Amino acid sequence: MEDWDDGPFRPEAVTVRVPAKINLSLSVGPLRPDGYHELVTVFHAVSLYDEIVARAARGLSLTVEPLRRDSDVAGVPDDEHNLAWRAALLLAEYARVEPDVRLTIRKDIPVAGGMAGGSADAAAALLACDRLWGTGLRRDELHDLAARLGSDVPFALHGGTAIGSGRGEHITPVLAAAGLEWVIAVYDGGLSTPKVFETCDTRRRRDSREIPEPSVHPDLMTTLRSGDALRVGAALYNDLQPAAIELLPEIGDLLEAGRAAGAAGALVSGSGPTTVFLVDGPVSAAEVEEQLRASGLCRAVRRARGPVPGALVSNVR
Ligand SMILES: C[C@](O)(CO)[C@H](O)COP(=O)(O)OP(=O)(O)OC[C@H]1O[C@@H](n2ccc(N)nc2=O)[C@H](O)[C@@H]1O
Ligand SMILES: Nc1ncnc2c1ncn2[C@@H]1O[C@H](COP(=O)(O)OP(=O)(O)OP(=O)(O)O)[C@@H](O)[C@H]1O
Repeated sequence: MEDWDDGPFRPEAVTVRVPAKINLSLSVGPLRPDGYHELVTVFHAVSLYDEIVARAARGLSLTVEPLRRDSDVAGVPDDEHNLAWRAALLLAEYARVEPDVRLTIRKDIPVAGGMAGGSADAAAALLACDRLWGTGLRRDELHDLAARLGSDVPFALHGGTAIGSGRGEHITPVLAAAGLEWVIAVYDGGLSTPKVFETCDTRRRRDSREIPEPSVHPDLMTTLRSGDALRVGAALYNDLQPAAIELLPEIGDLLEAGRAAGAAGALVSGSGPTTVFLVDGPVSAAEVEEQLRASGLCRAVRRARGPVPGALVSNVR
């Protein structure tokens, strides 16, 4: 009889699909000595995706391309500054394997938009390389590596709706979060996350405001289970929103346009400048979408739903 067992199956290519996130609430506490802010956030993964393909190769290389015709990849590095490149290196070092992989990132998540696109790619690269190299890390090991790459990376692995605490890297799932429909206004340009946190601190100093311990408003947790868009919409909040609007006043105008069009909730996503609008069914979605396009203030308007799962292997060959 012929022996077909020539060792473990080593794939040629692994594809991972990974979603963007929005923050249904973002409560920012004081600046810590390590330069990060203590925060409590409710992360929510939405159906806007990047895709990463990891192919067997000699050495490490990376290319970035748009996933759709209207996806923008301007400013995304294709070298060691890319978070996905750093993720591959970190995994190789941890698992003591050679970092042999050709990474292709197909982007649709807005760049520097406050939707954690770079973090999503890092999470996807960890998962794809783990499968390609057969390193077989446990979930908790992947989570620890993710946290070393950035505050938003563990959530990109996790997905769904979850509370993030610490600097965002400690994840606690929120059970029974109902489905929500979103219209997303993609701004033409990005905002630097450190700059937005810094502006938030400056504003607080200027107002001599006491900085409370970060927390999740109990209303949000209750309304999330109800799935009632109007109630969830009223409970959305983001401590970074005033800072993002100070840096880019047009996003305040976009929020107004969406509210006037009947959105149940309107919010800057994370550090912005992407703005997200909670809608209550297809009629409301169409109206909000039309008004946002008509405002001429955004580069693209997209629809998405949440929660969706985190990074997942979608193809192996
Ligand atoms: C705004 C959010 O997207 C909300 O989820 C995150 O807090 C940002 O997460 P991220 O982009 O993964 O951030 P990191 O790459 O970890 O940090 C980038 C920079 O953002 C600032 N930063 C980030 C997270 C945090 N809790 N406090 C901070 O002050 C710091 O200046 C840090 O140097
Ligand atoms: N894979 C990547 N995709 C996008 N940007 C990347 C990537 N790797 C590194 N970067 C750099 O990081 C910067 C921020 O990009 P990113 O799209 O992650 O921002 P963001 O969505 O605002 O992040 P967050 O919501 O986590 O604060 C970019 O301007 C780019 O220079």
